[in-house]
Amino acid sequence: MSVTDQAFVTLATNDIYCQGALVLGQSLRRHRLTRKLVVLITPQVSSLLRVILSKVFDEVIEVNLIDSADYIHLAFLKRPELGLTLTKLHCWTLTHYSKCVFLDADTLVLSNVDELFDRGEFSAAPDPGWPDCFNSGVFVFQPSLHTHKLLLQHAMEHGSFDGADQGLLNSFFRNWSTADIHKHLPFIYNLSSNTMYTYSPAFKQFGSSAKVVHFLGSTKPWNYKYNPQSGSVLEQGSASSSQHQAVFLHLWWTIYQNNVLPLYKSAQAGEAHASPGHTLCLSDVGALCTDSVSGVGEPCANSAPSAGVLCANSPLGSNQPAQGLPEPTQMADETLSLPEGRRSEDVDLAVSVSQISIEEKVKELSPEEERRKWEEGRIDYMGKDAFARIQEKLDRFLQ
Ligand SMILES: O=c1ccn([C@@H]2O[C@H](COP(=O)(O)OP(=O)(O)O[C@H]3O[C@H](CO)[C@@H](O)[C@H](O)[C@H]3O)[C@@H](O)[C@H]2O)c(=O)[nH]1
Ligand SMILES: [Mn+2]
Repeated sequence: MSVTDQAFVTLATNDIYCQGALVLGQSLRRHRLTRKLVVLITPQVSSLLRVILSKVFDEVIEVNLIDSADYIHLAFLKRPELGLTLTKLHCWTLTHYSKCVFLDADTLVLSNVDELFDRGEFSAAPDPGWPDCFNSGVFVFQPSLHTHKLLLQHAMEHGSFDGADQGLLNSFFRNWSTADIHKHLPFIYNLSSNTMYTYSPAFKQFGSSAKVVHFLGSTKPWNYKYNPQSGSVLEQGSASSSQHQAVFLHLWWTIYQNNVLPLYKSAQAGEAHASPGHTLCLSDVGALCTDSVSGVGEPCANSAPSAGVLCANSPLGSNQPAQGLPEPTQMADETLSLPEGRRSEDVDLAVSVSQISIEEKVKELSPEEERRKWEEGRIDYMGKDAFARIQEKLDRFLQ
């Protein structure tokens, strides 16, 4: 059954966030998608990315604050620093839908979440940092120009206490935490990948029912590097990930590799080459670099791939030769499937994951020792078998 007047909506204001939007869109498509998929973009998004987005999303809608209706334009001029915030609020203008679920571009859907459409405006999950506030990475809303106008007015009059949409939305929907428990989405609909481990017993108890993972914070999945041959996610600079996060990072990259990269291939036939033993990275990519998000194809300083490192090079059509994108067709049939109904109550993700990646197996560790090491963050998921093990475990877990 498909419902054409309801939609999942995301936002990408540049080509980097488009990578996240594409993975999110494909993750939604893997789970019996019954609603429309919409992505809001801004003029900075390159034409190639628009083509690719249109393969995944039913609607790619450009939002240009400058050209918007007078009341938006004025609001924007008065408070230019709220620009990005006002962009997210633009989802309320999608009045050809009766109800929508907004998902940040840094979220990943793990199972069908149609039940979110049973909730009313404004439903969201608690923010892990301040649970009396909601996190604005996943929310149910009802498009309305009237609400949109009120939100903008609110932004003008009160600003945003965090300078962004989450503060603004929390002060606008200020009775969220007390008025109606049905508007509190369970945390499993917005599981913050980097904070979930702060309450590990709860994660062990409930983590396997996670439905939406949110890579909240400054380090996004695309800030890591990825080795498509071994399937390892490599940490970048100061980036470090918890063990649970590592599993979801692998999922993100698996979807990116299997379901997003092939779209580049068909959009830009002939520019992709297999390059064994290399590593994929997005942040090093010239045209995908945050420094050159305007899509002019200008490589950023660190875009020259060093030996042995593969970057998803110049997907925006810069003059740089493509440097070893993996052969997408080789990957296409290796999709990691997340079948519905995979969540068996007695499977403990934490335990499964703790057995996945064992640091230098110099001596046999007892399960408790392994668990402790793992909980202390001493894991080696970069080891050559790590991904194979994770995949195996995930497959078993997801049966
Ligand atoms: O340059 C940018 C930055 C953000 N976004 C979009 O805006 C969303 C929010 O930004 P994000 O980087 O995901 O913020 P978070 O790390 O998730 O931080 C928190 O704080 C943000 C600002 O209040 C809220 O929007 C988030 O929902 C909340 O989780 C992204 O997912 C994208 O959809 C862009 O398109 N381009
Ligand atoms: Mn986010």
